[in-house]
Amino acid sequence: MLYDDEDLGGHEPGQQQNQKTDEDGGSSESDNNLYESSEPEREDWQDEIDTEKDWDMKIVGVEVANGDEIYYEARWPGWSRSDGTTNTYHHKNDPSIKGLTRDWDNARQKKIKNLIGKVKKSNDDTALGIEIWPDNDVMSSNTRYRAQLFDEKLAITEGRLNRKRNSAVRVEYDLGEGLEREMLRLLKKEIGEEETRKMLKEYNDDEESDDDDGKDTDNEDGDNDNDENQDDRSVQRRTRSETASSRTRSTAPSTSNSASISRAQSTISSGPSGLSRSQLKNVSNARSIPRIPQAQGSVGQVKLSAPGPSSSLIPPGRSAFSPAPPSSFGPQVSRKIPPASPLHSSPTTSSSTFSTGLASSRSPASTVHTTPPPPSSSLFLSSTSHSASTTRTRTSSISKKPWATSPMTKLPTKIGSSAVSFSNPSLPTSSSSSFSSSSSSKPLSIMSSTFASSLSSMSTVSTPTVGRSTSALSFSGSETLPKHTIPILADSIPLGAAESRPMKALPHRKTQTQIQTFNIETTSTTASTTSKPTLSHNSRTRTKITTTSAETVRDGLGSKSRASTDSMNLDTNQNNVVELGEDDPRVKPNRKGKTRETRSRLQLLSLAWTEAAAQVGAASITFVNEVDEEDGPPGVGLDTDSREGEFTYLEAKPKTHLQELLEPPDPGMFLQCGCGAESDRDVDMDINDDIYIEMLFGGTESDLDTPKGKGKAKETSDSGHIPTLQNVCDVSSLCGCQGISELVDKAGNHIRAYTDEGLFKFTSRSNPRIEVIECNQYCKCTLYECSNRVAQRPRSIPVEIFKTEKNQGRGWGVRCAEQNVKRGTVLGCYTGELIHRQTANELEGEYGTYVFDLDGRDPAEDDEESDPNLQMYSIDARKCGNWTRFLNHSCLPNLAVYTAVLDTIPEQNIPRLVFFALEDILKGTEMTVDYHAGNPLPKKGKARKWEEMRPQGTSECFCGAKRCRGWV
Ligand SMILES: C[S@@+](CC[C@H](N)C(=O)[O-])C[C@H]1O[C@@H](n2cnc3c(N)ncnc32)[C@H](O)[C@@H]1O
Repeated sequence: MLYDDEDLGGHEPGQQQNQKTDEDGGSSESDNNLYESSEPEREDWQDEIDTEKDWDMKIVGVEVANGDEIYYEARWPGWSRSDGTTNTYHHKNDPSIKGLTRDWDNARQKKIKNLIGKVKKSNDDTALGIEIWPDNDVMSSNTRYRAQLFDEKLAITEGRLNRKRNSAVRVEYDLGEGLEREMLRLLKKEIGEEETRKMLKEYNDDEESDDDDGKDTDNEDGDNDNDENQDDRSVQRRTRSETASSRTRSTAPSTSNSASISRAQSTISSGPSGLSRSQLKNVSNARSIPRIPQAQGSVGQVKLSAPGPSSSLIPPGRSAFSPAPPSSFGPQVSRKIPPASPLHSSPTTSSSTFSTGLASSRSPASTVHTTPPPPSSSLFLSSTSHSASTTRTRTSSISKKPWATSPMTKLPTKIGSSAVSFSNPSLPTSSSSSFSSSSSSKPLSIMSSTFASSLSSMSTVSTPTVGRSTSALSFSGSETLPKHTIPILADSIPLGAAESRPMKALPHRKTQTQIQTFNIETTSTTASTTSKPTLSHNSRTRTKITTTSAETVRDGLGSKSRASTDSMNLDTNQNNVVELGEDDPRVKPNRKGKTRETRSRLQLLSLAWTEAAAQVGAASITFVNEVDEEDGPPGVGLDTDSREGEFTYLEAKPKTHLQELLEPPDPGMFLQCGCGAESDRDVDMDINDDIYIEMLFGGTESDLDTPKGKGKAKETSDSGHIPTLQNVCDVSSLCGCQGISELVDKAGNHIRAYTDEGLFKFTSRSNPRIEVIECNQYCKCTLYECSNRVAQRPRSIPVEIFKTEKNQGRGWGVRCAEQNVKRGTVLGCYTGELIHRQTANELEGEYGTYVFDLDGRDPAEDDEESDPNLQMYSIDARKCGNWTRFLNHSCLPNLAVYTAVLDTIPEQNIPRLVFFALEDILKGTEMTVDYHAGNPLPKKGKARKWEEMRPQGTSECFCGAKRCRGWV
């Protein structure tokens, strides 16, 4: 790069340098070939260009690659690559540039001589940035070249910044100026205002003189291309500026930031040392270290590192900084074809420029795009943090707290009680979640193994007090739990889809986002007087877990959210065994005093099932035994899915033995209503096309009151709604799905199965089993906006599975412990294994009580139109099922079932069995169903004694009904 006078005498500089190295250092040429250059990529675009056209071309620069390979850089005005670059690189022996380099070489030599003359006159070999480097220092020469290039470019960019030549440059540096301001602020803080002001002045003076030098040099050369070059620079800058801003948006470091930070760094380093930039260059050169000025003393703690030429981040031979346009004093020529074949992109190996004080960079723009400069650490961190926050919020909708990134950050805590926010980011997709708590007296952790791996950071603050301690903790992100937490629930029940999910795995175009927040309040009480963790036998922790579930379901055009909150108390002793508190109203004193295991299993079941329910957006499920020691229903495990024969929670995961039925029918076979669709009406409007279309395109209220066409319904009798694009499912005669429903009023008009509140309308005990055709995933309507989708929504009523009174012998039952249930409330679907009706019929006695027949359509009973080959099925909940399999029989039930076609086609005859409230049910009342509802007792006239009427073999069921038919 830098040569004395003799070096310029007609030799190629690169060759000369090598010769000198050989002589001085005694090393052979091959020894110096430290870099093996790879073959540059060849550009293949000649087919796309006009080979007949005269293309302007001029040599604008030269580079040395591999120490001795000379490449000329040519510019082709009027031609550019798709990335905006216009320059090509040609080996000096490339015939396509033969004869074109002479003028450029002459001009370059003249310029260099001028500069050297200046240096000699000023007797300061650093005045123009020209430094004589030892030739035999092969290893660090690249570092120096890059450092020099960096300084040269820095000077140019600083000059531009000061001159504010055009708005594009301003845009590019806006962010940099912000950083610069910040740097100044820090400087003032570190060294005081006065010192900072002095430093700035010195720096600006220095810079001005550099600028002036640059101008002089241009003028000396009489380079009348200067203005044109400046324009080109602006264009190029603007391009890069755009690139930079897009990177900023995507949180990648931007080129412009780096440039500005560099400048600020220079400012810092020159000030305290009292040296000018030129002097600093000397100092750093003398140390043979990269010449990026190093911040010193206390100022160094500012930690905004200059991007500098880092060999690990900048590819050999290229600066990470944007290439300044070439200094143009080369000849302008015309050539027939732009870069003649073979064309090379820029050399990829180490290179240097024959530049002087007014440096030119030869890196094509593509280099800039692919090699962003190293960012300022602070800027990068903040970008990353922002990105993480965005991601976390998006995936889990858990607001990111600033402290969540640091496991050591302390949280505010109150003595006596502490609020703990527990976010579970894995809920939407993972199979389980966890609860964890830690206090000064004893750590507690209940978690599932799958979630443990996704817990990110945990902040724990303990405030030890005598006899009472509080703890606060928070989770977010995705790291592992700290060692001191002890998992006591290794696995949880596997879960997946929604509570009322289809029995068949059908393709969904719905997307569901579930958000769940656990608020845990932990109060620790210990008899110990030390605040350290203790093994005190009297210590107890009570944790109140409030589970808030929220679900957003997007389906077609809309989305709907619902939320539910449940809470439970969880007590643990010092061994982390979960216990119900003695004062828990749900626990009655145990006669034998052995309560620990009983209670802990019940609690674990509660946690696991509630967690499972929450996963699908359903309300809590609690297991309670207030009557004896049984630790929960038999066969109910925590990881029941993996243990054959054990009871599996199926609200989320329907099982079937009939694998072939899992094949989903073709989507085209589904009824699909277009209700709510604003466009894209490619759906089958079925019998209501004419009315529907009229509605969509200018229909009026009176059109509805006096319906035309085949719908024939006066729908106001059904809902009173004026259909809109959003709620048109309210009008069953207009909804393509309900058009085939058998639900009609006395006048024969189609009517909806549900009220606007989502209550099932047909609650008369004398009603036969009703089939409802709900809208499905192929409809345009959405889950929560559609009034014809109720059974497919997650359960909103919390349920309690409790041990019934011993003398009644009904085992475990279900009650609504937390709230009253309104008549018509839809509670959930019966789940289990799908079996053929024939198989079900073979089950005898008690086994049969766990099997519900899917009485969608019975070919034996149906009219001539029904398919005689129609299969009949039943749901067997002996081995698996959901909470509904605990529903006991009563001859006077408060629940009943209807069938709903949700996710199958009616012809499959696999509807869902849906439980609803026949009457208002008071909180705490057991919910029951009539096992024989579909099979009324034969009427034998007026029996004198009910016992005579009851079918043989049936047992009295303690239902209290006068005419109890028994549960089996
Ligand atoms: C579907 S399960 C109900 C849940 C069952 N109680 C349990 O603990 O698993 C049906 C079984 O519950 C019992 N059961 C249901 N209703 C009953 C009633 N009214 N009287 C006595 N036992 C009943 C019978 O043992 C029957 O086989």
